[in-house]
Amino acid sequence: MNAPATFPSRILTVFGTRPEAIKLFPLVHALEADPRFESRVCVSGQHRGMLDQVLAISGLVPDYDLNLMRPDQSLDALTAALLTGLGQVMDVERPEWVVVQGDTATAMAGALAAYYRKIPVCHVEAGLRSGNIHHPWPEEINRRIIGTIAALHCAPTETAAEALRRETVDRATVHVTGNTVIDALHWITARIAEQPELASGLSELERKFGGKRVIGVTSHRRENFGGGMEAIAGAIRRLAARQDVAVIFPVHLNPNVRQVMNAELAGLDNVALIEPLDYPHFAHLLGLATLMLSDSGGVQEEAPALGKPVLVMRETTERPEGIEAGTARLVGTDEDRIVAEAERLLDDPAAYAAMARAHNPFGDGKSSARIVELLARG
Ligand SMILES: CC(=O)N[C@@H]1[C@@H](OP(=O)(O)OP(=O)(O)OC[C@H]2O[C@@H](n3ccc(=O)[nH]c3=O)[C@H](O)[C@@H]2O)O[C@H](CO)[C@@H](O)[C@@H]1O
Repeated sequence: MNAPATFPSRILTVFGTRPEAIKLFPLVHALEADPRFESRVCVSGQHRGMLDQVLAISGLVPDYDLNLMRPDQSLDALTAALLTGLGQVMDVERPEWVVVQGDTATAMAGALAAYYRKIPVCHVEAGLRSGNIHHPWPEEINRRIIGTIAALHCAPTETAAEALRRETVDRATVHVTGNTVIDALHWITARIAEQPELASGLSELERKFGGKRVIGVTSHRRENFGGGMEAIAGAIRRLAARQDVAVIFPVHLNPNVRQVMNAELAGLDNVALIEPLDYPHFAHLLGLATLMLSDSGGVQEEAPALGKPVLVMRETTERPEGIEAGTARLVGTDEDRIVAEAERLLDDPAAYAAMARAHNPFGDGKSSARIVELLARG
């Protein structure tokens, strides 16, 4: 590995979207609390509003905010702006490590800019692979690029670590740390217990839907734009025709999602199309829901930890652990299949019970502490 660390060691954590912020705030908290480190945070602002919600609730104040989100920005333009912007920050800060998470353009460009400066990269949530470079697009390639650059791979599970070893990544640099999303979920749950009003904004809907079983929905994957979104909307419409079901759907800001969902579902009695929830409210929704329908990566990790079945509306997943554990099921974006699988869970208590076992293949909530120790080793 690298030369032994001299302390304090400066760590630059780089992120730009809501999922990255959720999965990195516990690590930044741990770095800030540890005298061995000087923590610096740079946000790209790749997603603005939803990122800022997480910064606010977690109390993170970025040292740098590149504010790079532009309407209809191409991936080329975004990546070019990220590379130069993040590179400039690295030239000023000269960190000992750059930390990136997951598979966004921000994470990929952050890793590349660090590599150009010979700064070692720590990759959080390393080793996720769908095996298909077009699904998810462009994330599968982003994570593979980061995987070839990183000097420290923090794999959430043994499955992810094994994927890296198969790619001939130096075994000594691969560590199973668990997924920091579980740290985040524990943190937010404790905050809500102290301050219930942080998550009380759904109470009116809870009253309205009292006695019904709540299906929580999230959907935003690029591969589902178009026909996939229409099928998802059609399935929700059919499920919500049941009187014993209500749907709560925080709708992603992307117009490709909004237009379809508004056109298909607005005004239905049993469907609440609502604005994206902040993290405490989303954690509360996970608690309320009987089941989740989602194409989100994070939800596939969080729901099993809470014993909530997830029907994953995607063709492939890089998170097979929930599926292997039986708490998640890959249902694709065929309308009939989504309806059939959801109804099976609603109508067959044995099928529901088989999926609704709290199981946590993604970690024990101590992932950030493990990553901090790995960074301290240098
Ligand atoms: C291919 C793939 O799987 N890629 C993943 C995907 O991330 P994602 O699918 O996990 O993203 P979201 O669905 O936004 O959810 C993030 C979290 O936000 C919370 N949440 C949700 C709805 C809401 O109203 N309020 C909330 O607070 C909730 O806890 C959830 O876990 O894209 C990222 C960037 O490309 C990738 O880095 C990441 O690997």
